[in-house]
Amino acid sequence: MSSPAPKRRRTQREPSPPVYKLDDNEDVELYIPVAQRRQAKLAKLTSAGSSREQAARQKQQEEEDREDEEREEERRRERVRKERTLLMEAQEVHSKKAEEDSKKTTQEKTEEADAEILAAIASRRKLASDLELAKGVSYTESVKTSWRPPRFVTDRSEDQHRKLREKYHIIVEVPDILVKFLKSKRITKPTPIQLQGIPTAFAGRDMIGIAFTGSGKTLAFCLPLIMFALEEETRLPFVRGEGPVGVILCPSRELATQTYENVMMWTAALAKDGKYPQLNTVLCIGGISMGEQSHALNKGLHIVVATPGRLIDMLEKRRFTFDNCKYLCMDEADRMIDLGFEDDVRNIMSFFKRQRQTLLFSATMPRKIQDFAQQSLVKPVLVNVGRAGAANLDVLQVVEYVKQEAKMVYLLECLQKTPPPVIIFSENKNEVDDIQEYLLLKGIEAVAIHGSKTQEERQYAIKSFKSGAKDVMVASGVASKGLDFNDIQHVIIFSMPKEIEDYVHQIGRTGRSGKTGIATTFVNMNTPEQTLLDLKYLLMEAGQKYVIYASSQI
Ligand SMILES: Nc1ncnc2c1ncn2[C@@H]1O[C@H](COP(=O)(O)OP(=O)(O)OP(=O)(O)O)[C@@H](O)[C@H]1O
Repeated sequence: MSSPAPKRRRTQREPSPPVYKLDDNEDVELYIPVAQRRQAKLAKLTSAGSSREQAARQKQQEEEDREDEEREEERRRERVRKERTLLMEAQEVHSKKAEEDSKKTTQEKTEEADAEILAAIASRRKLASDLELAKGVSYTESVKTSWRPPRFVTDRSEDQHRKLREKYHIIVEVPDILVKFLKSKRITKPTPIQLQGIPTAFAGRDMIGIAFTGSGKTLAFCLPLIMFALEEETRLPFVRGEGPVGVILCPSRELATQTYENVMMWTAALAKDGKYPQLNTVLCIGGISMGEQSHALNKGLHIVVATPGRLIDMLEKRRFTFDNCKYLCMDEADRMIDLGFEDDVRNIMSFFKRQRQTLLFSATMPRKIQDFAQQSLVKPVLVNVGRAGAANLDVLQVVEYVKQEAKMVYLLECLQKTPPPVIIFSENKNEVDDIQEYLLLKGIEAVAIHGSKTQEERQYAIKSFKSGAKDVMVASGVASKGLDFNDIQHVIIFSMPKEIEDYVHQIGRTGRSGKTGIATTFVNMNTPEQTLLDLKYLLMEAGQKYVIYASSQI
């Protein structure tokens, strides 16, 4: 038997690439598929294209460089040309100036040099740190130090100081616009209340200022407020809705108007030559339309002069706020309380959002107001010129006994004592009207003012009397408190007020700012005994030879 053939196993291999050979000596070109050949051609074409582009770019770059070089060369030549021209011009100017200078005096040359320096300084920013400039910080006050001049310096008279300055050729200049203005109003040196009161107010202290009528209290409390406002405005100008810095409260519309006019006059004087900013003051009194004040209310506000009622109204309507108000001054402070304004004043105080400086000024200061001051002021400084409530010594006080029914007739005789202007006071509104009517009938130019007159009538009376158009003003005490009329010769008190303080205020319309005047007071059986005793005491204290005349007609 035969053995079976071994099984073949099929080994599976990878197919090798086909090689076609005709014979062994012949090189055969390898076959490359169409797709591969196309790709190779494309790559060849691309590389040929990019080398052409590169060559073009290089050429362009070379051209640009050449152009740049040409331009630069041209500019350089131009610069050289210009420099030559400028040099020639400068040489020309210089030689011309040298020629002119040779004709000028030394004085002219110095002046010119100074002007050049000043112009250079003016064109520069002020010397301050960048932070200060960026923040707009501007200091207006000198730095305070504890240095005080020694006695041998303070003891020198003004004349000695002047001579010393002359000897050493020292020139001292103080900014004195306001001082100059006050001088033009014949205010050359401070009155006692100003001398002591102004520094006290400047020091930020609460204060009770008492000084006789006509002694310049208005300036004493207005000046510090004006300066505080000026300081704040200079530091950072006020915009609409900001302010006021301070408020001055007055018991009557007339007194508020007069104080407002004074503040306006002083602030205008400061702003006149543009050295100081214009301050904005508002008058808030009843009887006038606030539309008149809207121009002032539409700007940042510095000072408010007001009567209590209208002020509260404005604060409640938020026409302005006391959020930043720091200064509250009450003129005729005791009268404010007497007139029943105490609650109003408390109400006004409640509108302040921060500690305020409070000042009370008056010619008289009864016990009542002193108690009030204790409650509302912080460690107040009491500046009292003369005894509180004392009469002005520049007023000659005459008291005459005149029967009630003879008063009107005697008034005509009494008016002959002095030339006009004369003020007649009566406590009774009807009596004021009667007196005015009587005087008009007798051909005397008289105006009348009392609380029942309209605002226009009151303003007309004050204006025509102040201007000198009318010789006599008949007034109720309340309406004319604190009013400052020029050169009143004679005050006639037709009916004696019950309160002696009112009497002091009334006779105080004359004998103002150092001038003398006469006050004649009619008394009779109707005058209360206590009032007569107070009057007697006042006259004795004033050192007056008081005589109660019995009028010839009686
Ligand atoms: N230093 C001064 N020198 C001269 N006159 C002055 C001086 N200060 C103020 N006056 C003037 O004195 C007059 C009276 O001033 P002011 O009205 O302030 O007095 P007052 O003390 O408020 O009086 P009253 O108690 O009657 O209200 C004003 O006409 C004012 O211009």
